[in-house]
Amino acid sequence: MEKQGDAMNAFNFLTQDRVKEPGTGITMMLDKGTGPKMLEDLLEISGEHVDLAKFGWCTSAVYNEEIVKTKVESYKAHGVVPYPGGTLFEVAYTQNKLEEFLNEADKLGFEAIEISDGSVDIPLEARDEVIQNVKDNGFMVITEVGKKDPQKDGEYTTQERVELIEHDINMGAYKVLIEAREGGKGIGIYDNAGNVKKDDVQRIADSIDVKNVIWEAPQKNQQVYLILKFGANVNLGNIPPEEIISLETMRRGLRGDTLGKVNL
Ligand SMILES: C=C(OP(=O)(O)O)C(=O)O
Ligand SMILES: O=S([O-])[O-]
Repeated sequence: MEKQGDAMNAFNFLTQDRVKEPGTGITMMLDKGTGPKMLEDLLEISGEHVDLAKFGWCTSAVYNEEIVKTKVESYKAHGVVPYPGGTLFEVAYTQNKLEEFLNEADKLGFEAIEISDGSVDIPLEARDEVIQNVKDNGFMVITEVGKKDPQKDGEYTTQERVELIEHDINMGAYKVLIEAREGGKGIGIYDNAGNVKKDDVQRIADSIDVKNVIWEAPQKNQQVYLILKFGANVNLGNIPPEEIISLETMRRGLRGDTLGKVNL
């Protein structure tokens, strides 16, 4: 899953590569229905900076399966691991069709699955069974902690979030996403305006190894905060496709917000 360097980049005498340890510096892109040609174009310029791509919520279920397959192949050809959104898993779980869902995901070429309970309730025991089942079927497991509804999400204490993150990692999740939705407002570590709740971030960082999480951070101020706090190789998710290059510049200290403030 490690990405190629960029020896042939323009102006490369002015910049430094980002050196990443395995499992760090992850950028997860949120794909809301990018067309296959647009995606090829996008990956040509920014694929080397993307590690994971989430086909957001149930978007992969409302267009032709051949297009899904083509896009999955494009991602994989660029060293990106694509996976269907957690909400689609939740739909399958609620309909009691997990086996069919995994078979279809496999047929389409997906090699990772997100397990979340953003819109439905899944008891811990059932969550564990699902994680085990998905792993046994040969998929990489990415889990998510948080609810889609800000009021429900607000019922979580930071301690409960931390415990669930640790629990999922112990169950064999590759990474745990900290929910922020596409908007990044009023959920998890963000207030209603999208500002970072710094004390909550600190409490999470004090309790777990932050390499185990991917902070969903769709907004620029959120990306900047997390880069300055945790460094260039903080794991970030829900990055809009058109913001991948911009994020890479911020990670490398090549934009005013982080210039001279990150170590590579
Ligand atoms: C985009 C999201 O939803 P889903 O996992 O359903 O794709 C998210 O959780 O941030
Ligand atoms: O549906 S979303 O924005 O997680």
